[in-house]
Amino acid sequence: MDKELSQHRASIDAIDGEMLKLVNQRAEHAKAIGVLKDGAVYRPEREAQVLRRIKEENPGPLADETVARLFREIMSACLALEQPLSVSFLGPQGTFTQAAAIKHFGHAALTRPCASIDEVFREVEAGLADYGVVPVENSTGGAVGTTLDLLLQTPLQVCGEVDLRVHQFLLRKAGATGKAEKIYSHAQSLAQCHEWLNQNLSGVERVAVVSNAEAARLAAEDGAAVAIAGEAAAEHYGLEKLAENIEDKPDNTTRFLVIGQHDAALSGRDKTSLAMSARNRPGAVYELLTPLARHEVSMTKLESRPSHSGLWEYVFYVDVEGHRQDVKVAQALAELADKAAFLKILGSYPVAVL
Ligand SMILES: C=C(O[C@@H]1C=C(C(=O)O)C=C[C@H]1O)C(=O)O
Repeated sequence: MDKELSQHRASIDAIDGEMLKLVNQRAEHAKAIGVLKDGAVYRPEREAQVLRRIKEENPGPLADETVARLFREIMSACLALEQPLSVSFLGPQGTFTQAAAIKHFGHAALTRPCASIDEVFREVEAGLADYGVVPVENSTGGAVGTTLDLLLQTPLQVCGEVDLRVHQFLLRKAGATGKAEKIYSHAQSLAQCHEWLNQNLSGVERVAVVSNAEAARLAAEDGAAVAIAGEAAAEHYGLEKLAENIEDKPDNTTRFLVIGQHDAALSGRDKTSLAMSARNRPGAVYELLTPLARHEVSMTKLESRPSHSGLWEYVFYVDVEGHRQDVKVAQALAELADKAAFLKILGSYPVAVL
């Protein structure tokens, strides 16, 4: 038994030695590529292809998701050798948006907390950060209006998407007792836990604040309050978990967008995000959708928002399968540009791999 154990450990040591050499060889190649490249060092389409291949070729026993996460971190470290990426996110520290930024870019990225979604856009527009990560929709709470509005105005492009399973926790300052007087959280999180709160904390005042992490910070200061936030915020502020996974829908997912100076090149499995509005005449909305149908381009999302330019006029946010350089998508977009009163291509990017 002891002998067998030490044999396995010897094998692990030998394998680790090999892996150490190989991972550094990989880093040398990434560094060399960095010198050869003109333009951005970060290539989302290439990263998506690497991760997809790892998942496809994974022989196990490790799960596909597990090996993809490991390679995500290896790539993140390799890229940091070329140049560490700075990524602005909707802060403060401990938000789901930060978790999404790290999921997408890995731990070697330098994450910069911003006080608002507007500030994330401004930091990236001003070149203070290379990329930004902002929430765009939640499976329970719906669209994030601020992000959709800002996408219309910004010169930035969408170059990636991140899906994150969101688990909510009821948190309180350690050792605090007595009836809670207030529940702090972001409006979206209050909406996601609405039923649970009605059943378990009905009558307690719900106070919407700028972020879940801010809610956690407030609860850390005030023992008479509780907060709804994620695990990262709980750990950051050292709060006690009174209840776990209190979201009403167990598959509660938030989708985030990555914004940067450019969108992504073709990866083979891509999406394109569009914003458009119809001319003000009968059948105009139908007309907007026919070019997509005619060129067999599938829609994965359709969202409408009142435009700020006129009463009862709407902007439609549409996600389609494929890259704007794919023939079918390019043809549909050319037709759309003719028909729509307004069309903005927000960006093409790889379908989320992780
Ligand atoms: C090495 C490259 O640069 C970066 C690092 C990558 C990697 O480590 O595999 C992949 C894409 C880029 O974000 C490259 O473009 O191939």
